[in-house]
Amino acid sequence: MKKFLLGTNWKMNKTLVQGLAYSETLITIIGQHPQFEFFIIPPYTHLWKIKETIDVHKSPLKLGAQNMHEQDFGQFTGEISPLMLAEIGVDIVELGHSERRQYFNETDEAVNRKALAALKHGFTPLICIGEQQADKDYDVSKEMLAKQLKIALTDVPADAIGHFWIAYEPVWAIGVGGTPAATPYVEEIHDFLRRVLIDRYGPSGQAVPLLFGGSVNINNARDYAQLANVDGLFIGRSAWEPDLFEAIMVALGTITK
Ligand SMILES: O=C(CO)COP(=O)(O)O
Repeated sequence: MKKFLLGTNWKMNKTLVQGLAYSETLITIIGQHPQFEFFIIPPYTHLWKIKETIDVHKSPLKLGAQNMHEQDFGQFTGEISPLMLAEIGVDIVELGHSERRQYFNETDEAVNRKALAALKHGFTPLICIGEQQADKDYDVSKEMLAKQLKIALTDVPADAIGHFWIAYEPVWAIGVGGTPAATPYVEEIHDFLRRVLIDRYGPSGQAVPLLFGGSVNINNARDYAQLANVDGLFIGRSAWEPDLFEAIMVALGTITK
């Protein structure tokens, strides 16, 4: 049986010292929760040292980067290439987070190029999609999400299934000031995304891990996690302290699908 995915995006938070302390503690905690597959996505500057820590402890904790350029090298000041991330031994590359779309003009087409590059280099792209509040108000959430998902997966072949993850994160639910999504809404959207994946890939679309994120906390985590088409949770603020993250693990208990 596939393990339920549980991970956190640190965004632009934690110094290296804080990040290493967090990682050491989390590695100890997750040893008591083998029913989950865990991942953390720290800032680039922390990846090398945290990878060393994971390796020293022989921990199953997976490590991700928050972004990646699609070229192996070149005249792209300030960017990080797949070769550089591969050298560190990163497992996951997060792509298309709404903050990257909002503040750094990341487009669906760029997410697609990066996803293809990530797969080529053996990473698991964690492709983030999400509708804006205005899309929801106009009742075009599904259209927007289908567009984001289909463009991101252009030319991604069926044999890549299992090697890429999708995170649905409604923009209006993310971060400080975000409103947690109602569970039936999450269910409706995840069921819809599953249908889009099955239309695209046939029955094997069922095997694409679909994560949910946006104001996940100790009060709503279990409700979301029990939904048939939620295969994991992608958490920000509520997982940035190991004890709070552990409380969510305890609240989740065992998730059987
Ligand atoms: O953006 C997120 C994960 O990528 C979610 O952030 P919050 O859980 O802080 O809303």
